[in-house]
Amino acid sequence: MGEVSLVDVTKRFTSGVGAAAHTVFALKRVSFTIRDGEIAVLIGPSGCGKTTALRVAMGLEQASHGHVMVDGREVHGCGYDRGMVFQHAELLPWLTALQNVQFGLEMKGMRGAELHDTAMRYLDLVGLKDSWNRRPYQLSGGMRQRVGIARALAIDPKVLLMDEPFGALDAQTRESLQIELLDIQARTGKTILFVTHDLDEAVLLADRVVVMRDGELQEIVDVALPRPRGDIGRLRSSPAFGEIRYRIWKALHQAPDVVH
Ligand SMILES: Nc1ncnc2c1ncn2[C@@H]1O[C@H](COP(=O)(O)OP(=O)(O)OP(=O)(O)O)[C@@H](O)[C@H]1O
Repeated sequence: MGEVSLVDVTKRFTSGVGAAAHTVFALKRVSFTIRDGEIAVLIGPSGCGKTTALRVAMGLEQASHGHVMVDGREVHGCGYDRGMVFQHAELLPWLTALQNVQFGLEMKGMRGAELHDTAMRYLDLVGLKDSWNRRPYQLSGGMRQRVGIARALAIDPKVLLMDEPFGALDAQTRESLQIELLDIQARTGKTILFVTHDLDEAVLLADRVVVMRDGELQEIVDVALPRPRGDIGRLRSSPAFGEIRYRIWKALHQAPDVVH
């Protein structure tokens, strides 16, 4: 199982100091459930609360009100049931690709041959078996993201939380990683919550798209496209793809009171 829910989550931050201090509501009473084995994409304008929602789900931020459930159990703080992939892989620069993947496993108590073999298996899954001995500066941006994905998957979380993981990559690398992510998800069955600004990426990856605006959940759009997604060039130019893309675009652009 790997179902994650935000239940009536509000997140307040205090910004500024002294007389200029004010309260920012990054999330306002947000509730949604990501079902076991689905890819849900969180989309919305800059500052609408996407990263905050992900960080609250991960346990890196505590909700000011409301709570997070994983498989029906309320969770507090981080746990091995959730793994996170960041926009910039955030690898430890003095460690090799293999050692970066091993790092989380060691924290979990794994040692010896099992540690080595598990980390190698996940490097293989992301196509980096032959680059196990390279340090981050010897890897391309796409390869670094692959190591980040391998590191998060290796701890075998129920839920993978991905914060604009392909946002800093060139178009071609981004597309190959999108295809790889679909393939990895098909093979592992992981539940994925993925943040992006990119409408095409959202439609391509998602089973459902959660549209946010100004800290609030605006609409959830079903992406009724077949899985596996197949020839993505053809899919992108299909009327069904365009129709779903347009629905999400409308949800992003309409005033809150006229959406539904
Ligand atoms: N630690 C913090 N302290 C104060 N305010 C914060 C903090 N983190 C986020 N915010 C504010 O909360 C709001 C939501 O921020 P968040 O980063 O979640 O948005 P986002 O949708 O992910 O934006 P982007 O797409 O630009 O990454 C913004 O107004 C932001 O300035």
